[in-house]
Amino acid sequence: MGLLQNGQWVDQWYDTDSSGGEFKRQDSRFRSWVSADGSAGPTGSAGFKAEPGRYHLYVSLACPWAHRTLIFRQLKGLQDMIDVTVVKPLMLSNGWELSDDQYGLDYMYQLYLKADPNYEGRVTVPVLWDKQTKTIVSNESADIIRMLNSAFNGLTGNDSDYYPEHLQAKIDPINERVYELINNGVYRAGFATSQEAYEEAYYKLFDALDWVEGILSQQRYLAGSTLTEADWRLFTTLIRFDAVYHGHFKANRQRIADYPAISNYLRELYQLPGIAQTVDFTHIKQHYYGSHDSINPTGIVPLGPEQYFTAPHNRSQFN
Ligand SMILES: N[C@@H](CCC(=O)N[C@@H](CS)C(=O)NCC(=O)O)C(=O)O
Repeated sequence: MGLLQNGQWVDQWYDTDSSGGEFKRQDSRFRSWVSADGSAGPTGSAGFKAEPGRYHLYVSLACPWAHRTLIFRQLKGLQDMIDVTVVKPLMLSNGWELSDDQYGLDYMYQLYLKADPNYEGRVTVPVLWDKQTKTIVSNESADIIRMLNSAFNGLTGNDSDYYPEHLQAKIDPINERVYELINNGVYRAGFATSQEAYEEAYYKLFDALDWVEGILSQQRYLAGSTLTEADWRLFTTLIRFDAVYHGHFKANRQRIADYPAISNYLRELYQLPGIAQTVDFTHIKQHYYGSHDSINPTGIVPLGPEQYFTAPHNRSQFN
């Protein structure tokens, strides 16, 4: 794992020394938007109009942030409009590796340099790539799912809305809390390099999961009776939890399977049309257990746990 500095790839693990052993995630740098008419979004530059076949997603099936974008591509019926390259499961000294049909690239960092030869920083997935101007529109999953939620509606006729205006004031604070304490919280536990930083992340993570369990014991989804982006953003962390975060990231007060409401909710989401095919436990387990040398030096990938996401759930009690 590494980053780009002065146009060169440098192999380097996260710097946690300067933050007392705490893992800090870098902000995404490409922040433009695809919109229905090509006008600018809330950030970045304009000119990215929703058009069939123009955009390409680079994802890792292991990565929870990239997983969000694959889910929205399914939910919004964009499979024929946006094609996908899946990177290899392991992220080692050259960062993400791929077999790229478009430009014959071997490494993800080459795509970043193609977009911006002066790009400095981490090379992350997902990436939404514009084949027309040969640049990265966005490498921020939270923005990409919002684009997919609405920008292509005129082309697909699919106007299902996972960020409806009347629920935004509810969704935003939930997202913030879930991001900080759960989505990124598992990484803060797993990538901590001091006992103190780990313990702080651990306690906050399980407090937040207890809070989620409380909500989901009263209502079907995080924002009420409507399934929204807040649920999908949580889903990609929950589905990985028992297989990797519980063991590999030491988030082991309890499993998701031990939370009655959350585990039923997780099964409901998993069983919705198109979702199960976005979940790949081979990539997920290989990536985490095989890429983080300092956490799991042998690289041995555990065989368990046995999981039953297709078992019945009880969530219809709420509607
Ligand atoms: N804020 C970004 C985060 C993406 C991210 O951190 N992806 C990880 C994989 S799960 C990555 O590519 N990491 C490479 C690195 O940090 O060098 C988003 O949500 O899109």
